[in-house]
Amino acid sequence: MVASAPLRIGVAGLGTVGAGVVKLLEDNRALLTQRAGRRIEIAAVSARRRAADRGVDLSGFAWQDDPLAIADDPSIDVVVELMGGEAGPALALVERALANGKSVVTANKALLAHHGSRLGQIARQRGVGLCFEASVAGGIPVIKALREGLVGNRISRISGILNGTCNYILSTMRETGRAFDDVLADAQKLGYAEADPTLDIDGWDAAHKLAVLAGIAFGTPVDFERVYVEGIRHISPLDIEYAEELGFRIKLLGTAVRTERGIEQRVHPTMVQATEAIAQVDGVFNAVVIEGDHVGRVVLQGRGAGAGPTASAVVADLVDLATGRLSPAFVEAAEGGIGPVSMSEHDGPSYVRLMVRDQPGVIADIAAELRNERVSMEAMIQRRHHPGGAVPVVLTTHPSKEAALSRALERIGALESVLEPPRMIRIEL
Ligand SMILES: NC(=O)C1=CN([C@@H]2O[C@H](COP(=O)(O)OP(=O)(O)OC[C@H]3O[C@@H](n4cnc5c(N)ncnc54)[C@H](O)[C@@H]3O)[C@@H](O)[C@H]2O)C=CC1
Ligand SMILES: N[C@@H](CC=O)C(=O)O
Ligand code: NA
Repeated sequence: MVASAPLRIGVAGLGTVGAGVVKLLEDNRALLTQRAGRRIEIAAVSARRRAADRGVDLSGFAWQDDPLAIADDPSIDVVVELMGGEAGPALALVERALANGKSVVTANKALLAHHGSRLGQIARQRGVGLCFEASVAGGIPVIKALREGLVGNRISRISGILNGTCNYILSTMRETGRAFDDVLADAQKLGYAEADPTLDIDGWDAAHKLAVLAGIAFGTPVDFERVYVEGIRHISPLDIEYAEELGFRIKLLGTAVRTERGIEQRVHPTMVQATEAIAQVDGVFNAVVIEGDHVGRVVLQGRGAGAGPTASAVVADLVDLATGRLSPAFVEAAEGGIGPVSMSEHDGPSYVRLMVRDQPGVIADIAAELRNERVSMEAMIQRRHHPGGAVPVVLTTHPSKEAALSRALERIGALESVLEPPRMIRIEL
């Protein structure tokens, strides 16, 4: 029997994920050769700094200062892009690799959210792979699940915890009472956060992932601009405490849902019932809930960030390429009439926290503004004699139109007795 030629790969980016991929390929070399039917061989690597201790031995690989040299090397079959960035060198590298007829594996959801549909089209035209299992929910094989395991279904909803850093921050704050910035610093040390962590905490990273998922689930163009995005920067220990008292947990959820009006795509902090399975998903873990017309509900859970889990997904794509399994990247097969819908049309219950002056008539004024917009209150908690004069008033609403609640909150915020801008967190029942 003639042994198959190795799959020669070039790895651009040797940070948390890049070093994790080198390590995994080394640790499980024999197993992977068996499973892929041939060796997966690192031919060249590239990063900003050559001299850095990454905990892996790079001495056997050619070094390239310029990552584009990897895309131009005719002996390399697959370019693995692990540098990050929504455009710039990462985009140039992927475009060059595809143009040169090489398959690409990337973990870069920012790049895919902005350029995924176009890059997917180039890959299809060139007959090569554009693989990105690592880009969404780290080690959870969610791209494969949607494309392969659930391909027979019309998907009605996909929702989940898509950012490990935010989930780590929210659950650690709840469990330990530690401050936001302190816990974020931990997440950075653990290699969970993006190079620019505002992408995590302001919800952009989850939005990038949601745009990718929605493109696959609904067969629509990847449309990051239409994702409504709100992050966790404003979640205070007080909100975490009230959530607990009301029987909820706060999670940053990304949700893409087919409504009568079209596809709603939104990322925002969400109160979920504490008894729901997703409420128990803590730390760096992600969870994705997919609803299909024949399968019903499928829940996938696992580590969403970090070297090992992300490398696991990158290597899964490499094994697919080594064995010739080539899933087309984004196949736009919209079923018609499912354009995006605006967040102002969202309809659901909410939690609202107000800081008010403790004086007669405040609650009546608040209730009047809600009534004027036909927003109906479900419950209210008011603490008395709060030190410092500002008293928190917390209420939950019955399902109401986003636009109506926003108008009411704007007027409530302008009341003389309301001392801070109202905080609103949507509830998912
Ligand atoms: N850290 C994680 O848990 C996960 C990260 N990702 C994605 O994987 C990619 C890499 O992330 P990390 O490894 O965390 O980043 P990192 O910041 O730890 O590493 C980035 C690497 O790319 C290199 N690099 C950056 N710009 C370059 C350039 N212009 N030329 C040459 N080399 C360059 C850096 O020198 C470094 O070696 C990003 O797209 C990120 O969004 C995806 C899933 C999980
Ligand atoms: N920064 C991201 C890394 C994985 O995609 C996260 O925290 O989830
Ligand atoms: Na994944």
